[in-house]
Amino acid sequence: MYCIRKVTNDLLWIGGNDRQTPKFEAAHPVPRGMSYNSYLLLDEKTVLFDTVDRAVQTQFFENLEQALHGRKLDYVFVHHMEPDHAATLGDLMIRYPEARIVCNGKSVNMIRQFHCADPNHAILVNEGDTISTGRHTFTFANAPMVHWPEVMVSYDSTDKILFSADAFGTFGALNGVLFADELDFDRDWLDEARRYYTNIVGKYGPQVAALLKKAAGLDIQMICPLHGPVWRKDLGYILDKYSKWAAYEPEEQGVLIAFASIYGGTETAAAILACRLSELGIRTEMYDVSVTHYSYVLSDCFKYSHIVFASPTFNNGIFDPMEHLLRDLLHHNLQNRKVALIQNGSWAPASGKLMTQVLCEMKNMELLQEPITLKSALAPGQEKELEELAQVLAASVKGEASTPVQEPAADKPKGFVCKICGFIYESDTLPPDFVCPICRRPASDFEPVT
Ligand SMILES: Cc1cc2nc3c(=O)[nH]c(=O)nc-3n(C[C@H](O)[C@H](O)[C@H](O)COP(=O)(O)O)c2cc1C
Repeated sequence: MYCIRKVTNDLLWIGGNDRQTPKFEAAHPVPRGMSYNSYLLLDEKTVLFDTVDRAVQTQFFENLEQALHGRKLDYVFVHHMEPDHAATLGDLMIRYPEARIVCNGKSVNMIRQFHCADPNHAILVNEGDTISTGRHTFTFANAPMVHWPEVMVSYDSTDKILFSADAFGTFGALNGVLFADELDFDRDWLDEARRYYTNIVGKYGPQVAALLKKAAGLDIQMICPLHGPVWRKDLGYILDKYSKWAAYEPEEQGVLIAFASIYGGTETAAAILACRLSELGIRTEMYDVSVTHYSYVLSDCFKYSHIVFASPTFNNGIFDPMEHLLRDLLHHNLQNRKVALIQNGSWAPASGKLMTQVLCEMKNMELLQEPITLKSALAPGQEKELEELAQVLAASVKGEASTPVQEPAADKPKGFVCKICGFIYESDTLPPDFVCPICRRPASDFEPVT
């Protein structure tokens, strides 16, 4: 049986919700499920905006058939070839062979790779190209690395709708709700939207910023993402979140304590520090990184301005769950945070030095003081060190002067950023004949990284 919602008078949501698969892309737990959005426009021509994940294909094909109501499918706009949106494209091409796929050149290659098939009569579109479907006119813009290289978005200049691919998506199934204004997004959905953004797209802040710059030049009244609710009101709210996330700016002035502990010594120190911070009126969150999935901790590392990492030494290294978190933060480009460390070891504590080394590989991570060292457990009198650390953190959170003992961040990256797609060429000079490997724009479209 079909399950459809109306987006506008001639646009339908025909996607599906998966509430059974425990992990999105085999990595991220999705306890509230996942929506795979697909939209169908019933203009003079019919247009399908992306397909769906295999998990919801039965529902999707029933929806599509019902929504078309005997009409021919004219176009399929492929914004993103990742299989959570394009897994059913191969089946679609067999069921609706007359439909013309509209995509960019990179997507055609991926269609061949994923589906071992050449799309019949594909219409290749480039940046700024337009297609009219009758009442509606669509303009295409590339959004490379948001979060795959072939990603593009389309803008319906008639109804002022941005079809934004993965941008503005979120974890979580749509349980009857379609629009963000039908729910309390800030209270119930923001954390999952942040966890989706930071884990899936967080690495590509400059590319997201480039897309936001393009979007700023458009009159957008509605955003239709490929996951999560549609935005038709208060768009500034989600655009503001995105510009903060893309710039690696914290949303909350407060402290996140991420600790790992085998026997409890490090955990006790982390708990005492959290008490002192709370007494000083500092918003504090804490996670045991051995217990809480790293995707949640990573998300909160993007949220908070200050982070304390506390870990035992393990075989002369960092305890594995903490090492995994730190590497994950590095790979997701987390930057611009103020940090403190607690290390523990029963004979040769080394995790402090090793955690510092990982932080040194990240950009603009400011270590507020030398690591606190525990030898197995807090020694009598060491509560004082935690109290002092709480004061240093509190002063920094409140923006009071504090002198960093160390500046571990490497030099800021030198280079040139493509104004069109956000690609960064890391070098002191940019060759005059340089061409962007992502969007093929010339050197004149690059500007120095600031
Ligand atoms: C497998 C294993 C390897 C360890 N390796 C080291 C080490 O290389 N150096 C060290 O000083 N302590 C090492 N330790 C000891 C712990 O780091 C130490 O007991 C620490 O206090 C544990 O903190 P916790 O109470 O928060 O779990 C190791 C412990 C385990 C279980």
